[in-house]
Amino acid sequence: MADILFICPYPELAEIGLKVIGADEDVDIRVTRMDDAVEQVQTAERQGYQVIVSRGLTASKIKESGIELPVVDIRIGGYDILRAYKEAKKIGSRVGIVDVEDVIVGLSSLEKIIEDKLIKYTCQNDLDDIAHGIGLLRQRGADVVIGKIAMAREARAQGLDAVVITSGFEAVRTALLEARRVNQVRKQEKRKAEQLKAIFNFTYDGIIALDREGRITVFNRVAQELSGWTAEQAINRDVTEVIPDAGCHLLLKSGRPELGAVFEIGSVKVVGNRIPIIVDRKIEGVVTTFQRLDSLQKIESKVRRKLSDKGLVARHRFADIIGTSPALVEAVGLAMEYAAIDSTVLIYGRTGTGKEIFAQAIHNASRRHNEPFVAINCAALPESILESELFGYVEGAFTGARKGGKAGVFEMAHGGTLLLDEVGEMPPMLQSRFLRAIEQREVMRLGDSRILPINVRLIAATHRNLRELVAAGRFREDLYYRLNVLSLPIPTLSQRRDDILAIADHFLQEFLAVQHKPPGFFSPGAQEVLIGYDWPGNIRQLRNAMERLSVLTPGGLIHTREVRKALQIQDFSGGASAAGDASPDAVHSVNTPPDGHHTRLPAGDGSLDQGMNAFEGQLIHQVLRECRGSKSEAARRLGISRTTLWRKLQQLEEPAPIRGQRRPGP
Ligand SMILES: Nc1ncnc2c1ncn2[C@@H]1O[C@H](COP(=O)(O)OP(=O)(O)OP(=O)(O)O)[C@@H](O)[C@H]1O
Repeated sequence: MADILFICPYPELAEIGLKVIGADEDVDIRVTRMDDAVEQVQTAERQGYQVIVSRGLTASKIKESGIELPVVDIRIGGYDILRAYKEAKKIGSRVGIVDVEDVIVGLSSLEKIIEDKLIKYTCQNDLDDIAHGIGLLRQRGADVVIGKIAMAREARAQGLDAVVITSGFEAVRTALLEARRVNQVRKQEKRKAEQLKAIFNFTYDGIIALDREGRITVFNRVAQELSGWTAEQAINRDVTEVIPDAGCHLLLKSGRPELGAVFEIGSVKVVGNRIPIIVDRKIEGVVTTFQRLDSLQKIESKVRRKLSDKGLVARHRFADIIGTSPALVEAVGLAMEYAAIDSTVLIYGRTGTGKEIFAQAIHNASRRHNEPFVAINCAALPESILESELFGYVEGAFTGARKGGKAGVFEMAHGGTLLLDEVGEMPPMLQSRFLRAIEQREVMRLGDSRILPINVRLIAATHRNLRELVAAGRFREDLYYRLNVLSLPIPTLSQRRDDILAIADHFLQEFLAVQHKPPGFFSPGAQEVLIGYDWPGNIRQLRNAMERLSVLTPGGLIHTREVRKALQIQDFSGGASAAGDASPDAVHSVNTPPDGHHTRLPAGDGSLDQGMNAFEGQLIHQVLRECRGSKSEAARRLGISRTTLWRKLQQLEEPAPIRGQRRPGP
């Protein structure tokens, strides 16, 4: 099928056309003119023609009819006019010509060649003006007129002789060559447009492009789905009318690209990039690409779920928290209420009281339970490492940075919960950056310029009195208020002694079972030891003690001396505990020396070292108890720093090496 339709207003033109076309099959010829020609061309588009070629007033009429196809005009050349002039001179003496501006302007060089002055009139492309022009030529003495078909007809109608300027072989050939070139360019453009259309409409990104006036030129499928506007409605409209929040029109002034901008389309939150189109240093438009924030987050959370499989999950639930004491029940009740809301929680309590187990239980009971739970201990890492753990880094951010970079805990916890343990130990420099991240809900990896939106529920935990740290200028007040939205105090074990036996029993049976030993039962004396002990290391210490006990005992009935051994409480009387449970008071004699001033000598392997250690532990616990657990007060009375006291308490919690000691006889 031919791509070019050649509309010939007179039959002779068709004959020249046939000669020019020869054997080529890409041009169809029809002889028709003016309104008939327009009618035919209107169906030509549907018939698959790509370019129209015509001439004179007929070509003008076709162009004005509003068809989409390009129309190539056969231009009137100098030879065409010369030919008509020679004919006219055979008929008359004064030659006049009526035509459009560019033909008339082009006549001056011809007049020099023919050494004759033509009587000229520049007309509009309409019949009335042509008639008016012919009238003028007549008045000015023309007796023969040369012109296109419409002009010649009018001249004859007004009683003048006339010669039609016909198009010659060259003019037709040039026009058909031009038509073929236009056809080729159009096809290329169509191919490109189809390619772009496919990209625009099958990408998961939304795409909106603007021209330099801020009018929409591209509005793809995703943009249509999110906004509710069809492309037909949106295209050519001012973008602020269609998407008031998109902000892309602002780039027409600023010219600055914006990456990772969050805005709304319809009522949907999206994250996108806005890029100005700059041609020859001028802003010619803007392209905005975007994705739904929630679907981006879903993809990210899928990736993160894989990380969860690697351990970023909360194991514990409220059901795992053992205890029925009023203090614990109150704490659990409060935590359950907090689980139902999404605000930041500040958990405070002594070491080992169960702050992390509470944080995990809150996460698992919250709407984020299917998302990651990530915990980081702010006291365990030096400042520089803590910073990169919190925010992550990109490859090459610093010497030793891992290849491919690393996600920070904020990123890893995205969608879920982030527990910041020992938050009071966070260095001041990091506190500011951390505060910014949680206020703006976005982070930037070290060495990166990309902003990552984050959606994380924060739980902070501390054994410190943060208010004191604020007063001492070591913790930012604004961060303190930001974290202390919902506060959750966790009681120490000594504040809920009613729970000690239940928790001890739970852990003991668990450890015995692992060692394939029969269950154990505490004798009344052993129970008293457990209940009477101070537990400065709280449940963690109790758990460790039960682990030690599970090694010491074969199971079955557990006596006072085994419990005391597990607790590393030495019986300084040397023999009292050997009497087993006969003397439960032995416990009290350790924790509260009856005479208040004399201290028994520690037993053991007799070495000075072990004796000193045991004595030190005993003294520390006693002073701590007298100071009601206040470490600052105890450290002051013991004449050591808080840090030293802290370290010694940690050492006391660690399981003692179990030596091949002989069991005391019955
Ligand atoms: N009520 C409880 N019931 C059962 N186990 C508990 C309970 N509270 C704490 N635990 C267990 O005690 C151990 C210490 O608890 P956890 O780590 O939560 O304490 P913590 O207060 O976060 O300690 P730290 O301040 O030293 O980080 C864990 O093994 C935890 O599972």
